[in-house]
Order: sequence, then C-alpha cells, then structure tokens
Amino acid sequence: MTEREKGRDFTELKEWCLAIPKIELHAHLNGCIRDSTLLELAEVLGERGEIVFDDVKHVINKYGRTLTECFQLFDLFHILATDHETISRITKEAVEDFAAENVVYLELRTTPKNNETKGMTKRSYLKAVINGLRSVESVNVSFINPNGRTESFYDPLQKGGLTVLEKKRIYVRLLLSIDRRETTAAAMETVSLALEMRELGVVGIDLSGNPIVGEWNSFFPALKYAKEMGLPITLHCGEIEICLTSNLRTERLSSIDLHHFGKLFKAKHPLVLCTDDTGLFSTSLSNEYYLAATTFGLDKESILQLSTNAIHYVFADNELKKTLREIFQAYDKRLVDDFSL
Ligand SMILES: CNc1ncnc2c1ncn2[C@@H]1O[C@H](COP(=O)(O)O)[C@@H](O)[C@H]1O
Ligand SMILES: [Zn+2]
Repeated sequence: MTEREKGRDFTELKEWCLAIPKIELHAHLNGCIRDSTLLELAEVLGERGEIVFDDVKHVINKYGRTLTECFQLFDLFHILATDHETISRITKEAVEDFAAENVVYLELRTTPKNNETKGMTKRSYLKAVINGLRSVESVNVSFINPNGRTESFYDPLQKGGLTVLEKKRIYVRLLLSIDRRETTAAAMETVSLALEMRELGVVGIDLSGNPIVGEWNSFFPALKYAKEMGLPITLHCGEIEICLTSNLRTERLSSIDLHHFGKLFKAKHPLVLCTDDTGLFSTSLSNEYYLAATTFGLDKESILQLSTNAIHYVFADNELKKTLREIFQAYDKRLVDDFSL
C-alpha cells in the first residue's frame, strides 16, 4: 500500500469513527466549552476591565498543558462562565457538539456552584444547566420531564423547522460533581440536590477536581450518604472510563502507545472510551475512537463492539438501556445491509 493509499484509509476510518453511534460517559461541562465561546466571553470581560483579554487569549490558545495548568485554566473558565445565562449557553453548545458527532447518549457531569455576586446557588446553577438542555433546537434532546418520563423538549409543531425524524437524537443524563476542594457540608448539599433532582435526569455523583488537593475524610460522608440512598457514584480514581488524550496531556506519557489501554483491551477488561474535557484538550469522542484504533490496531468490528459495550455502564434505567441497544442494533443491521449490496 502506498503512503497515499494509507492516508486515504485513515481519512475513511476517521469519518467512520464519526459516523458510528457512540456513548459518552465522562465529560465535564466546563471542560467542554468551545474555544470560540471562551474567547467571546473573555473579550466581554476584557472590555469591562474585569480581566486582561490578551493574557487570557494566550492561555486559552495554548496547546499542551500540565495537570497544574489544567486546573488553573478551570479556575479561569469558572470566572468566564459564571452567570446563569452563560451556564445555559455552554450546556446547549456541549450537547449540540456531542450530538453532531453521533453521540446518542451523554452523561454530562458538572459541579454545582454557589456564587453570591451573581445570585447563584447550587440549585439555580443546575436549573440553568437544565434550561440549557431545554433550549437546544438543532438536535432532538431527550431528557426527563418533571413526571419522571423521558421526553423530548423539542416540539417541532411549536418551533417549526426540521421535524424530529430529520434530526439527530441524543439522550442526556446528568452527574453532579463534588469538587475535592469542597467542605463536607458543600458536598452534602450536592448529594441532597442530586437526590431531589433525580426525576429530572440526575443519575449519579462524581468526585473530581485536582487530585493533589482535598482530604478523603471531607467528602467521604457525602459519598457514603449517596450510596446509602442508592445513587450511583463515579470516582476520579481507577475508573473504567479511559480518556486517551486527557491522559496523554496530563500524565506526561511520552507517547500514546505506552497507554495502558492496549493491555486492558487485550485482557478484555471492562472499559469505555471517553473525552473528559473536549474543549480543554481539543478533542472529540470520534477522535478518541480514531486514536485508539490507529494506535492499537483495532479493526472496525472491535471499535463498534467497544462503543456498543458502553451500554453496560450507563447509569440510566433499563428502559433506556434497551432503547440504546436498539439504536446500536439498527446501526449494525444497516452495516450488514450495506455490505450485502
Ligand atoms: C483533567 N482531568 C480531570 N481530573 C479531575 N477533575 C477534572 C478533570 N477534568 C475536569 N475536572 C473537574 O471538572 C471541573 C470542570 O467542569 P465543571 O465545572 O464541573 O462543569 C474542574 O474544575 C474539575 O473539578
Ligand atoms: Zn474527568
């Protein structure tokens, strides 16, 4: 095979990774802000004299960061995205971006925040996130309505334009994150909120934040409480979610082929490919599949199997898991039909 043919193959593989249905289980809302949105927000704050735009621009556009720099950047993101309107906007854009690359189920995690100067409480932060989900029009978002039933927020009759059938559909559920810096009381508040908002699609609790800060004793009571109340927990510690680009950038792996994905995949260890922070690491879920396929020599069947297997690990109910299985089966059938033509 010539270099040119190889190049063509890779392009086809990249497009194929984009086309297949995928499940995203590990994405932090504020890590998924589009660069263009960050720059726009920074410009506005710069004009108001609240930040120095040029300094921020330089930081946002920097490629490759250490773990410490990543967490400094999160602090900056949290300054840029603090009001309710912006939280709704970044939620809407993150969902649109995932749906655009054929993510059919998204578990979006975010840390509810109090911000007195903006009149924000953890509850109102979450409401802003939910309003963001409601405001998506370009794709068909299925969330959970206050009666506890899965429903689409998009009503084609009211809004006009594309019909539901013509649009991509994405199921979205939320995980509420406890930041390792938080006090026990703040962590408890997040768990209580998650329990209260279960019928609105909150399916679990996450523990995240800078791994070198915080004390286990401060967040343990909240995690224990969540567990006792039957709320699933996902920890940033030995998780089954693998975020190749994130690990490469932050763990100082000298090269991606040294990543433990290779060994785990060979051993059929349960794992799911995820992005972590699409904005921060300039990646996408399709790109992560493509990266795994090209680095570890996975064929298409294995890639599709990997994306289908993620269904086992979603926190959503069995009914939704069944729907996801049907989506993947329909895709499989289409592949077989195409092949037999
Ligand atoms: C690089 N790998 C990571 N390790 C640990 N925590 C991470 C993370 N990436 C993101 N976060 C957590 O998610 C927050 C941003 O989204 P939200 O404000 O919650 O929407 C970060 O402040 C951090 O607490
Ligand atoms: Zn993470």
